[in-house]
Amino acid sequence: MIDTIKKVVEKPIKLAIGLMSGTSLDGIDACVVEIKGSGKNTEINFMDFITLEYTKSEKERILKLCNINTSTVDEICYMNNYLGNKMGEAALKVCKEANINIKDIDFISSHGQTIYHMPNLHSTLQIGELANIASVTGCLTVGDFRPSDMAYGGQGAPLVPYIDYLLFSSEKKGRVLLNLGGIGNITVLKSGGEEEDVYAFDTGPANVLIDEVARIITDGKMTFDADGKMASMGNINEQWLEEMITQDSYLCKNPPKSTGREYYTTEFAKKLYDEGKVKGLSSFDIISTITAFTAKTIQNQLEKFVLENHKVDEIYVSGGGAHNQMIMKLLSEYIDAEVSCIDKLDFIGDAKESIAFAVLGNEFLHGNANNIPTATGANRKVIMGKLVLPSV
Ligand SMILES: Nc1ncnc2c1ncn2[C@@H]1O[C@H](COP(=O)(O)OP(=O)(O)OP(=O)(O)O)[C@@H](O)[C@H]1O
Ligand SMILES: CC(=O)N[C@H]1[C@@H]2OC[C@@H](O2)[C@@H](O)[C@@H]1O[C@H](C)C(=O)O
Repeated sequence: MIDTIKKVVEKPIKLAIGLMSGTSLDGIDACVVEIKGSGKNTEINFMDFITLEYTKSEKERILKLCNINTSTVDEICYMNNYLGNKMGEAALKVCKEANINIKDIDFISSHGQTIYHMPNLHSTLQIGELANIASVTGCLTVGDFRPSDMAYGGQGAPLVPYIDYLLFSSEKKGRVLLNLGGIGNITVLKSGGEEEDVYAFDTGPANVLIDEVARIITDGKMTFDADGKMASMGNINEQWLEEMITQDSYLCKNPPKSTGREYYTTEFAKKLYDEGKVKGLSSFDIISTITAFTAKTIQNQLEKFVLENHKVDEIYVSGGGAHNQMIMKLLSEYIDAEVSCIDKLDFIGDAKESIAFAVLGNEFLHGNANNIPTATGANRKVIMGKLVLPSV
């Protein structure tokens, strides 16, 4: 066993697949990257990226698992293996796309699908069995990172800040990396800062509420507001927007903090939609105001918890929300810093989280502690991850 791992770790350049399936439940993101070195010497050569979309019925099944009223233990048990197989397929698909033989892959690193997250109780569940990924692909497979941080008192999230620190620190600029997936999260990197200076937390909803309202408005025909077009056809109701901010209890919590579908539920979105209707707003005004809510939460959280102690020169946005023109426009309006897509740094925004998990897996294999206690609240640095060896 030690030999198998040693052989991989000793390679100067490793070929890795990163797998990520996030809170927006759009599908399984898979990237292939070459990774040179480890720790602060990590270098990435991006090769390819695909999303293996969830079917409508898969999405519905996973959504049910995320809700305590509809989840059942047999479904959790079954879907753990089912999704493991599908994640294995995503790995095969990205290899095919990149013209790479799966046998040449040194390791796969998978985040899994979060179905429940209880940060204050230090409990979280990501499904997508690593053993199934290993059996479908025949690859050494790493994953299930969050529990190790939680075992040391952490929130198990956010984890990408460690990778942000490794890959995006700047000597000259104070940077914020903002990811807009289902949930929004920021990493604050001080110019010329050390790992101890990294500050990060989830800001609140990114697309999770917008997606739900897009579904309601279009009777399920659209699962998201493509490019923010519907939102741009309405007007923001400023008074309601202010009410949304003051009524959201997550926004008042002090970091370290993380959130998810347990708080920003389908019911949360439906309630907002109904409230908008009672106020006499059109569907476009409602989605416009809810889109503004996402941008406003980020402004609110920066002002409340970041700007007093950190100089922010630049904000780099990644994740699906970077394609929402209305969010991007409002962020530039609301925040006094240069807001750009992370693509400006020659990085593929949609692939960022899957790349991050490939790098977290590389750190695990090297035996490097890969959490950031200032981000997760853990009481120490921890080597996060678990391993399944291929039976070949
Ligand atoms: N062209 C687009 N226009 C507007 N929104 C988009 C577009 N493409 C993707 N999105 C949004 O991005 C979401 C997916 O983003 P992403 O894949 O980054 O999230 P995730 O990784 O599932 O979530 P998280 O990072 O919270 O775990 C979709 O649900 C959709 O709302
Ligand atoms: C428990 C969980 O899956 N959290 C996700 C989610 O999606 C965004 C935000 O909430 C972040 O906390 C985290 O994911 C990213 C990848 C992270 O750990 O950095």
